[in-house]
Amino acid sequence: MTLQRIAESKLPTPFAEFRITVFQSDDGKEHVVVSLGELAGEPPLIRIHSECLTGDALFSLRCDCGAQLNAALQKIAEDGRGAVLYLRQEGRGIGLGNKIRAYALQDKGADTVEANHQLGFPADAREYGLAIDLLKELDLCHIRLMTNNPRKLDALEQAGVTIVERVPLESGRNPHNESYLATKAAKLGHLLGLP
Ligand SMILES: Nc1nc2c(ncn2[C@@H]2O[C@H](COP(=O)(O)OP(=O)(O)OP(=O)(O)O)[C@@H](O)[C@H]2O)c(=O)[nH]1
Ligand SMILES: [Zn+2]
Repeated sequence: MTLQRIAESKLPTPFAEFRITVFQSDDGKEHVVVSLGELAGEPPLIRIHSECLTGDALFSLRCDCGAQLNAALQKIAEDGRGAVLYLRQEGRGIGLGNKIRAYALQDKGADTVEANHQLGFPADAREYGLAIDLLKELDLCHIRLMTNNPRKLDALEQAGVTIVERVPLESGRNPHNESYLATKAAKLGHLLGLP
């Protein structure tokens, strides 16, 4: 996968004035890096976030994505430096339409993993090559990663990225996503301190 840096500007937000950089991958998808301060030097706070239109932009309570994105930007602003790598891997890689199909199956009783399987997809169709390539583009090999996902940690470590610290990102739990989060912990191995 080659990534081309295609555009960059300031991005003022309620948290801080970030920089936004757009990278285009071979398949034409436009991935985003929202960064603050100088990333070189001491390992910076990094969030590798998979697109979730419903959670990130439409306030959906079915997942915790929007709250995690908010918390990540907030933590970076507090730290004074860091970046969110926003990857266009909607629906754990199956796309928006298929994610909504999976939601419909969940409305009929399937859990998030079973719904993906019923549609003929793996539980998680993402691969981390893109994240690894983007980290390389940004010259980031020692990072403090905001995540609860052990597969993400393993994939990056195996690719030679040193995670000097895992920063948990537990926010946005609500009655609508309780069983979704429980399934993530039980079947996908997410490190969540659930009650
Ligand atoms: N297929 C599918 N995708 C979902 C569902 N709910 C959320 N997503 C997608 O899941 C992705 C986020 O994955 P998560 O498992 O929440 O988080 P993660 O990136 O693996 O791990 P963290 O770093 O701990 O947040 C986004 O692309 C969402 O669109 C669902 O029920 N089905
Ligand atoms: Zn989501």
